Amino acid sequence: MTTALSLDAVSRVHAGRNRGDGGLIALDSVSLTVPRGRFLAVMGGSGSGKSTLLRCAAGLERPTAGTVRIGDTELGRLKPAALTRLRRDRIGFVFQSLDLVSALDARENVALPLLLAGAPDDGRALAGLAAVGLADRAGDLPATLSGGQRQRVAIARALVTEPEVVFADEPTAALDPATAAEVLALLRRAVDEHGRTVVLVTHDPAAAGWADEAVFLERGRITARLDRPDAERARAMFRPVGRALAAVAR
Ligand SMILES: Nc1ncnc2c1ncn2[C@@H]1O[C@H](COP(=O)(O)OP(=O)(O)OP(=O)(O)O)[C@@H](O)[C@H]1O
Repeated sequence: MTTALSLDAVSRVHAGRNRGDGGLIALDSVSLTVPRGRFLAVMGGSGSGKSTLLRCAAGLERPTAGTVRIGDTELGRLKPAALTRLRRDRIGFVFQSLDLVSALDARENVALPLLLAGAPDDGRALAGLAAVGLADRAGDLPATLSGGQRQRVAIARALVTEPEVVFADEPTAALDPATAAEVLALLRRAVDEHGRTVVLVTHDPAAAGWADEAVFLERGRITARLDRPDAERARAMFRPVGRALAAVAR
């Protein structure tokens, strides 16, 4: 088994936002191993630390303590320029906000990571668009595409460099359930057919149903894990988490 991503006792504390005197603990000693070719869903209520976990795992934010590895590379040992290169060459991102470049057409958006890496777009961008069913929209600007189509372009862009890990942060939050399912099916296919590794942050139990494994975060800690989650089990797992959060908020 090859490990794509591992977190070992990763904590992230935000100074000056006290919960007690120690600052706000967004992540509290989280350990996690994601084998290559696995689809992991990270679930939890608002403020439970999902985005912080993703940002630390993807090298967008430095943990306060603990180690993060992509493959064998320990992110904490990398200088900023090397970390930027690693994010560019070995990681793919899909975010909730539709962050395509509005002045570039669909194909140019997908080709962007290749250009940034100094690689020619030798047809890979168009092939990527075809793989998400959008070859016929290659020349269209993002503003002329639907929300679901834009997210499919974003997925094609995240996959075009054949990254070791794809991180997706609530990629379906703005979509209706049917369109969301189409987008999640694409991530699933990237895992099943191309051996990609996907880490999906979501608060939607239906989305977790596409994953191989789900972990549940509560106040920065992993409090439960589910193997081969289906939406029903994920929802059931969520209820106690939701109640606990409500109790904290009172
Ligand atoms: N830059 C920051 N400075 C201070 N506190 C922060 C910062 N970023 C996040 N936090 C706090 O860390 C905790 C975890 O936030 P995070 O965004 O990871 O949660 P989340 O589970 O992704 O929430 P949501 O589902 O609402 O996006 C929250 O209490 C949040 O207020």
